[in-house]
Amino acid sequence: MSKKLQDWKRDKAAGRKRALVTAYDYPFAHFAARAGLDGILVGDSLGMVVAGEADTLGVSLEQVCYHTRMAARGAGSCLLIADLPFGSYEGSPGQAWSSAAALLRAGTDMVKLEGGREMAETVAFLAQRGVAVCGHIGLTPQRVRQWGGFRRQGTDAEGAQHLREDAAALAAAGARLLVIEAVPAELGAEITRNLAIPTIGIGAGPDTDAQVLVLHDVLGLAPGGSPTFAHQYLGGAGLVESALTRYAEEVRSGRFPPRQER
Ligand SMILES: Nc1nc(=O)c2c([nH]1)NC[C@@H]1CN(c3ccc(C(=O)N[C@@H](CCC(=O)O)C(=O)O)cc3)CN21
Ligand SMILES: CC(C)C(=O)C(=O)O
Ligand SMILES: [Mg+2]
Repeated sequence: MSKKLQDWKRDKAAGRKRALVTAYDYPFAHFAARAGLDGILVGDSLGMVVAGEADTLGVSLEQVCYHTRMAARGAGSCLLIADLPFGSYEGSPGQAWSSAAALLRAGTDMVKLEGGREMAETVAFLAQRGVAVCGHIGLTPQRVRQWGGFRRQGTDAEGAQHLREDAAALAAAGARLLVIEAVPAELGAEITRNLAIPTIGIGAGPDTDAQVLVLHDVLGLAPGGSPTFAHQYLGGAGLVESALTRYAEEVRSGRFPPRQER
């Protein structure tokens, strides 16, 4: 991988943090790369923000491969990470290997999987065979039904200690990056400080080495709403709705297409 991940750690120490965003297709991967994002995640959040489902459990490996192929065509030299979806890796290291291979063939640089110490053996299996793995701890949406909702994690002493140990186990197993989702800022900072690999936070405070947000939250295009930690940088829904309203109005009133144009 040309994308030197250890620089992320060193540069954060010098005050420069990395910015990633999710993208699920060619045009948005293209715009993210053009905007100079440091990485693009083909997240299984696509099941929610693209497919309109209530959680990420319905997303298949084939679907993530399809979106990864689309995003890869637009991502240029941007680091591309693809989520291993629910049910594609938890069964055994061998299952994770064949699913990771499918995502790598689809064009990703790196695969991401959810879980802590219980996934360390699988992370080591992949890493030893040359697959770059990103871990994901804290609020892991594939376990939403176990928790009965998208709940912040690491909010008590026991939960926080569990997450510290999970982070250490994943790094020791050979994970190259770690997503920390929806935990207290102090815990995000502490795990980042104590870990040799770069961390990517989402709802984990300002002190992780990098940040990631879901594209549709950034652009204001999430019809189902966004988590409170997300910031909207574009009023996308209003812009799209008003453009489409104007187009339909011009067709109905006869202003589009004009007579003289083809
Ligand atoms: N549009 C969107 N943005 C995301 O960031 C996102 C998704 N969808 N889908 C998959 C997961 C689910 N995510 C979530 C969803 C909610 C919270 C959350 O903190 N919700 C409430 C608090 C709920 C609670 O603590 O009980 C909040 O305050 O926003 C966090 C991550 C992050 N991911
Ligand atoms: C929210 C990020 C980390 C993710 O896993 C996704 O978009 O699926
Ligand atoms: Mg995900």
